[in-house]
Amino acid sequence: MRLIIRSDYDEVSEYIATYVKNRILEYNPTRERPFVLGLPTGSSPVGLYKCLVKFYRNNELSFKHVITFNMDEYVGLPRDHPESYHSFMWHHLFKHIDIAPDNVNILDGNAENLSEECVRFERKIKSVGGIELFIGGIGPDGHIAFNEPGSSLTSRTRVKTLAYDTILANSRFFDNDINKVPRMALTVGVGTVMEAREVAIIITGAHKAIALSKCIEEGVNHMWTVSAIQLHPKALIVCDEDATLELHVKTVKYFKSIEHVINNLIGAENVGLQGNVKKYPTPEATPEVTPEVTPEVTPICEAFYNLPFKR
Ligand SMILES: N[C@@H]1[C@@H](O)[C@H](O)[C@@H](COP(=O)(O)O)O[C@@H]1O
Repeated sequence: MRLIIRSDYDEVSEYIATYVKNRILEYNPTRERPFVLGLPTGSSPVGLYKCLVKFYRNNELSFKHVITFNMDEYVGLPRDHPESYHSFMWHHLFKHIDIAPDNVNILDGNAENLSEECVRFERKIKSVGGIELFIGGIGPDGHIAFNEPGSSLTSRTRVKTLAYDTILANSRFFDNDINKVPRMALTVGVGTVMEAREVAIIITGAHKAIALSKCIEEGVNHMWTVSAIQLHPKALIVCDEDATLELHVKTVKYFKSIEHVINNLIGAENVGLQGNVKKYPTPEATPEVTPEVTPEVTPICEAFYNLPFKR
C-alpha cells in the first residue's frame, strides 16, 4: 500500500486527478479495450471531478472510451432528487465531459427488485472485464461505499441498512434533518472493490484521522471496512495533513520517505505511471525498491528516513 500525504484538500484533489489522468492516458483506451473506472460520491471527490473536467476542457483527457461504475446509491430517493447519487454524478462530472451516457453505470435505487439490480450490476462489471481503477472515499467510521462497520469483507453488491452515524453524517446534505436521509442504500461490496485491479482512496479532514490510523496502522478489521485494502496488491491512499493527526510520526515519515525516493527515481510529473519501468530516467536509476512499494522498510528507504521534508 502507498500513502501520499498532501497539505490540504486542493492538493489532494490535484494529485488524485493527475493520477487518474495518467492512468487513463497510459492505458490508451479504445472502443474494444475501454478503461473501466469505479467512482465515489460525497464531498471527498468533488475537487477531483473539478480537475478532471478541467483536463477535459484543456484537451488533455477524453472519456470517450471510459466506462464508469459508481459505488452506491440511496434506496427510494427519486433519481432526479438533488441529493441522489445520479444527480450528484451528472452535476459534478458527467454532464461536463465527453463520456457516453451508456458507459455510465449507477445502481438504480428505485428498481422494482433491488436484489436483482445488485446482481445485474455485478454481472455488468464482469462483462466489461472488471474494474481497472476503483476510486473511493470513506466515512469517519471507516466505511467504504456504504459498507458499514461489521460488513463482510467479502461482501458483494447488495442492499444495506445505513448506520445511525452515516445517517447523521449525511444529514448535512438533507437540510440537517436526519428524518430526510434515506435509511437504505444499494452499495458495491468490499469484495467488489477489492476485485478491482487497483484501488485509490481519498481521505481528508481531521474527522477522518482515526479511520486513517485504523486503516493503515492496525489490522484488517470488519469494523473499519476500508482496512480491507491492506490485502489489496495495488492500493493507494491520498490524504491531507489533517487526516494524519492520529498517525504515528514514524508512519508519516516512512510514507513520505517512500514518496521522496520514488519521485527521485521517476520524477513527480510521472505520478500514475509508476510500475512502468521504461519511464525511469537512466538504467543506473533502476530501483531496488519498485514503485509499488510494500510497507517493509528496505535499506534504500532507511537512508531517506530522516530527510527533512518540505510541507
Ligand atoms: N456512501 C458515501 C461514501 O461512499 C462516501 O465515501 C462517504 C464519505 O463522504 P464525504 O466524502 O462527504 O466525507 O459518504 C457516504 O457515506
